Amino acid sequence: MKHLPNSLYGFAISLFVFWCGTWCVHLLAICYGKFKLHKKSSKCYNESPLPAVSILKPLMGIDPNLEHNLESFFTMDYPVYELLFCIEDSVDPAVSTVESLMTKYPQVDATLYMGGSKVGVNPKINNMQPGYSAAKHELIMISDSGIKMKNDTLLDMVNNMTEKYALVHQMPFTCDREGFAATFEKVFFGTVQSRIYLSADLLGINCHTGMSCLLRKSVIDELGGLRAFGCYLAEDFFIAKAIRDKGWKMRISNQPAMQNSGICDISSFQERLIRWAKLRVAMVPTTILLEPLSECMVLGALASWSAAILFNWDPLVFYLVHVLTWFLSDWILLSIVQNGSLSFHKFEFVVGWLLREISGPYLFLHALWNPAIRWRRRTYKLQWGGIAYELPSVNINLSTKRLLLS
Ligand SMILES: CCCCCCCC/C=C\CCCCCCCC(=O)N[C@@H](CO)[C@H](O)/C=C/CCCCCCCCCCCCC
Ligand SMILES: O=c1ccn([C@@H]2O[C@H](COP(=O)(O)OP(=O)(O)O[C@H]3OC[C@@H](O)[C@H](O)[C@H]3O)[C@@H](O)[C@H]2O)c(=O)[nH]1
Repeated sequence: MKHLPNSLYGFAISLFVFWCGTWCVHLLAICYGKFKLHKKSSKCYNESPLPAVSILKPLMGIDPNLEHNLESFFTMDYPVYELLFCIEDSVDPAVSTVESLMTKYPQVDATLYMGGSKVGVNPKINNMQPGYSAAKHELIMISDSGIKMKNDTLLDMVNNMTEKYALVHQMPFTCDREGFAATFEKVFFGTVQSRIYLSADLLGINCHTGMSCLLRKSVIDELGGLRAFGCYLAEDFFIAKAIRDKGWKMRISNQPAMQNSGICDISSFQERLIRWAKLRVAMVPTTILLEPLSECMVLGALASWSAAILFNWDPLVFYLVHVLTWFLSDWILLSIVQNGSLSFHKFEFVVGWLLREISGPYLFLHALWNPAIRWRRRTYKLQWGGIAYELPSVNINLSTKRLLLS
């Protein structure tokens, strides 16, 4: 140890400190998850009138669960809300799904907006713009197509929107679905994603993923409306940033967002993770270093090396204990986020967890390698900072277009 150059010794110390910091993140996430998640929403309607909410549902294409998921918005236990369905393309098969639900529940205030409005590059913002302009209420909820609501999800979000808050978002999670791909998604959202999301929320770091969020319309209007974020693909991150820059607070709600898309396969999920990684790299370049470094397998190897240098500990034993403890800590966190029995066997968790941990660094490298971003039927590139521009797409005929929509 005496003969080591100072710089290498310093590097080993920094790695070891980072490793300790990562365990603090594990601990924070578990404690905060236990404290915050799944608390019952108890506000009684008679106490004070609940504010009305305009719910924006940007839709594109259908999947086997879409009707069931959308129906959960018609049957919520909440006094006053309106549903604003936004569909860009009038030949989209989602149109008939929405229309049949509107016929089935005539008592629910629901409107369908078609055609979108090109206010920027972000197709989700363009799609939602007509609905946003028509929204009647001060509280706006943006909810992606794959989200399923519980009876009291909206109540829970509204309860979290207290005086100083202008953004309440749901931590992404998944419904119980059949198959290994569903297990893999649940393992991802319930472990690595929950760990970062919970600790970021606790420490006041912007980690907003906009699949289900509640906003104050007056604040968004003051910032220039949704259209002001149309130049970004990651509108969620920039909406949260702008809200905080104005002095407002944001936080997660007690219930996680229950994603329940009927399309569930490993390769399209990994494509989605790669797309998200590309967004993060462009918006927060420090993640280029932080993300691979905070992966279990990578960090374990580096920390074993530094422990061997600093304390002369056996690197193999250190590595195995590190991986095993990480695994157990992830299991505990997943159980907290799930809040009930898991829909898969423990062995499936082991396989899903290993696949996630091994594929994580590879997917990240993949994202760095090819910066073009494919989102549904369009392709984009990002400038450093996050401003997006669309790449010209190849001409596709109508039948291919239908295929992409379905
Ligand atoms: C000492 C330990 C340090 C731990 C460092 C952790 C490094 C960060 C690793 C992974 C980041 C994962 C971010 C998870 C959520 C992202 C999902 C997502 O990409 N959503 C996008 C699409 O909807 C969205 O536009 C992005 C939103 C947020 C991006 C935030 C990036 C910065 C994250 C840094 C968080 C550090 C938290 C550390 C907690 C102590
Ligand atoms: O071209 C599009 C693409 C997507 N959308 C809508 O946008 C929502 C999210 O789309 P996807 O499910 O494909 O994408 P993700 O789940 O990855 O989105 C997530 O990451 C990117 C962020 O900008 C989003 O806010 C976040 O929800 C859906 O409701 C979808 O219907 C459009 O309206 N038009």
